[in-house]
Amino acid sequence: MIETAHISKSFFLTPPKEGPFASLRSLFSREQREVKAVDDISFSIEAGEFVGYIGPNGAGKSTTIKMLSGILHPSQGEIRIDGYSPQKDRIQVASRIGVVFGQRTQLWWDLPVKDSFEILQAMYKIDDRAYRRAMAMYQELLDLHEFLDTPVRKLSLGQRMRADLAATLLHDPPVLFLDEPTIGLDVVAKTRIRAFLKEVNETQKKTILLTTHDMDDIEQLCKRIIVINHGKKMMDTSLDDMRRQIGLPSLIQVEYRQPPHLEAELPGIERMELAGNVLSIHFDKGKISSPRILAAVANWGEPLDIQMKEPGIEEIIRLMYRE
Ligand SMILES: Nc1ncnc2c1ncn2[C@@H]1O[C@H](COP(=O)(O)OP(=O)(O)OP(=O)(O)O)[C@@H](O)[C@H]1O
Repeated sequence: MIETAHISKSFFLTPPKEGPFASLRSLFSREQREVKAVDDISFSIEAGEFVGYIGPNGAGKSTTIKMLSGILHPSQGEIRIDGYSPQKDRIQVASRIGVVFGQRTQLWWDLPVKDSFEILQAMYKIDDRAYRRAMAMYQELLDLHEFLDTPVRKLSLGQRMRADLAATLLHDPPVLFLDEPTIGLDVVAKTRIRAFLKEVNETQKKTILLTTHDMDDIEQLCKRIIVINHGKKMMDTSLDDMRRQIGLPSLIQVEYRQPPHLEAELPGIERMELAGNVLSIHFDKGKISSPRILAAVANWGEPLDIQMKEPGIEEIIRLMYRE
């Protein structure tokens, strides 16, 4: 369904000059520095897969998605979506893909959400019956009725994301590219978006490539992950395999009223650190559950505050490559 063969993308930047007339001299400088945003990446994704595309900031995720969706041309390599090139067969690819950039909306800022949908209906030439069917389905799945008449600029971030997802699915594309669709959302809004994405992947068999910095998105949605770093593909594996390699490290931090009386360590806890009244417990979710730890925590003293922290993508990648 999605094929990339040795794709690369370089950007050429003019290094800033120093001294008098620096900006003017930069403007006329022939000196250029190459940034290899994507460096010889190949993968193939089957119809119906839900793949996480992860990596630290600046790894090349957005650049890949922009090439897959035809916004950027690869400097090298070939891309095929259902056999078509996003750069050469723009019309065929546009009908087969939906793209969401979490940081940006594709809707018209000052228009009510419904008007944006109608413009998209005309742009994608969606017939009335198919449009009504899609609207009925997404209104129910995403509760759009709450804000269909509201201008996009007045929506909350969670509402805007629901509207963007519906907009991108109106023409019923089999492939979705989602670049950070949960960024900036609160827990409730994230849960809702995840449930929706799971539903469209399972029931409508949409093929989804998702970039995210949120490990919970990955854990709850993606069976397969592709990890990139510095523009290169580092790993293409199942989530289970990644779990086997690095475990699922988590951290609980407890602030006690008095220094706690720690008893023998529980199996599954990797290490505990006590700094004043604050206890940090590093553990592997696959070996011990958080409720078991919380039960023990309450026996060791009087907790004032408990915080649970999941590792970020950066931490996961560091753990993957530790010696
Ligand atoms: N238009 C551009 N011009 C110059 N350099 C760019 C451009 N777009 C991206 N880059 C550079 O390419 C590299 C990859 O950027 P990209 O946005 O693809 O990373 P990312 O993995 O999506 O990062 P993030 O998680 O921060 O969104 C970075 O070094 C970035 O600065």
